[in-house]
This record gives sequence, structure tokens and C-alpha cells, in this order.
Amino acid sequence: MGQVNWSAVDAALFDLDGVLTPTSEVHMRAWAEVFDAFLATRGLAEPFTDADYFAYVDGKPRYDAVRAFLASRGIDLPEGSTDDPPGAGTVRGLGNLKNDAFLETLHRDGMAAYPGSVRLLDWLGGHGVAVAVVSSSRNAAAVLEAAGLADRFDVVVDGQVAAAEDLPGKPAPDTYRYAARLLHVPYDRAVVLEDALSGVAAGRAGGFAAVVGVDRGVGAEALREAGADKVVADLADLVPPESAAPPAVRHP
Ligand SMILES: O=P(O)(O)OC[C@H]1O[C@@H](O)[C@H](O)[C@@H](O)[C@@H]1O
Repeated sequence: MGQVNWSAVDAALFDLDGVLTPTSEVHMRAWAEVFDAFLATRGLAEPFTDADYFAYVDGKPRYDAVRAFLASRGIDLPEGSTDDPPGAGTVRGLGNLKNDAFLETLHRDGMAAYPGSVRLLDWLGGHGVAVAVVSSSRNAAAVLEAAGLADRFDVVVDGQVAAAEDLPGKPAPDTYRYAARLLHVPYDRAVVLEDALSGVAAGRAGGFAAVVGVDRGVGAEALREAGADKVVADLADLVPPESAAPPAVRHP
């Protein structure tokens, strides 16, 4: 697949963290802080790595990510409950601790969208392609607000919607499919844009027109293996070339 054939597509379904905003890095650092401290309390010296993040955590709902990483190290913790305090020694307690770390950074440093992603959103808006955000995060609204993107999306299927609608998270395709249904667009007329292996797998499983992998560090080959039809480094690469330059100013 070369360029995305936007004339054959009615909707673009965007992952948020790592696709529209550089929040994937903020999540990754918060997870590393929390998991490293947890591993140290158990006398385990091998730290949480970027490779661990990409393989077990990236793109997944909060507690699914905790379970997947702990399982990779052969650690089994009780599930606990969602209001467990940080440090309760449960899956949910660890997830909550990480959420505190994430929100602290978000509120302290703010967040700006990737300029290339805004460029694609602008182009799609001018060409009648509907857009939605499909994020595993329960913090999607706060991130969209911080990045000044909130009013660009009428449809946001995030971790809170998934919980309310009882939808399984990525790598299951259900959240992407739900967003397409809310936009009244058939799956095969929608494109999925994703940076995480779990999210690419969700797009692949959903029967969408195409899955675009956005390489923010996981690697083009891994994205293709997970099911991406095309991989780009920046979403501006998906703006058709004829509109890459602003129209020439005509002088009479
Ligand atoms: O913000 P929440 O609800 O804890 O969700 C976290 C997850 O949100 C996803 O969007 C990110 O891709 C993950 O890497 C992250 O861990």
C-alpha cells in the first residue's frame, strides 16, 4: 500500500498516546518509575525496559498492562480493587500508583500535540473524512484538553467508555469497532492509526480498510509484523503530496 487512498475512506480512527500526542513517553517513564520501585522491593534487580513497555504495556488498558508485565516476570499479585491505595501490593494498587505519577507529569509539564498529526487532522477536516479518538487510557479527555485537541473530536472512545460499555480493550478490536459504529461508518471504510503493537493488532482484527503504524520507537518491522499495512514516522506523511505545499499566491 502506498499513500492511504482517502477517497475510499470515510473515517480515520486515531489512537491518542503516541499518535496525536507524545504522551506515550510520559506513560513509559511513569510505568518505569513504578515497576522499578516495585521490583526493588522484591530484591529483583533487572529493571523495566523500553522493550518491556513495547511488548507488554504499550496501548493496553491500565490494569491489563500491569498483569501482562508481571506475568512476563513470573510474578502473580492479587487483583485488588480499583480504589486500592498505591502500595497496596495489588495489581490495581500498582496501576493507581502509576496513574498518580502520570497525572503529576501531565499537570506539571502540559502537553503539545505532534505538529504533523495536527496537519493531517486539518487536511482530513477539509476533505470530509470523519475522525475519532480510540484510546485505552482513562485520561484521554485530560490529554486532549491539555493538547488543545478536545473540540476536534465528537467521538472519543477511551478507557472510561470501554468500561461503561463493557468493551474488551486492545488488542481486541471492539473499541475501534464501537467508534466506527458511532460515526455510522462501515469498518471497511475506516482507517486505524496506531503506534502500539497491541493497537495495530486491534486494527488488524477489526476488518478495517487499512491499519497505519506510526513508528515512535517500536520499529517499523514489528509494526508490520503486528499487522500494519503501512508504516510512517510522522502523520504529515499521510497528507497527499499535492496539498503538501500551500497554494501559490497569484499576483494579478
Ligand atoms: O491512562 P490510563 O488509563 O492508565 O491508560 C494507560 C495506557 O494508555 C494507553 O493509551 C497507552 O498507550 C498506554 O501505554 C498506557 O499505559
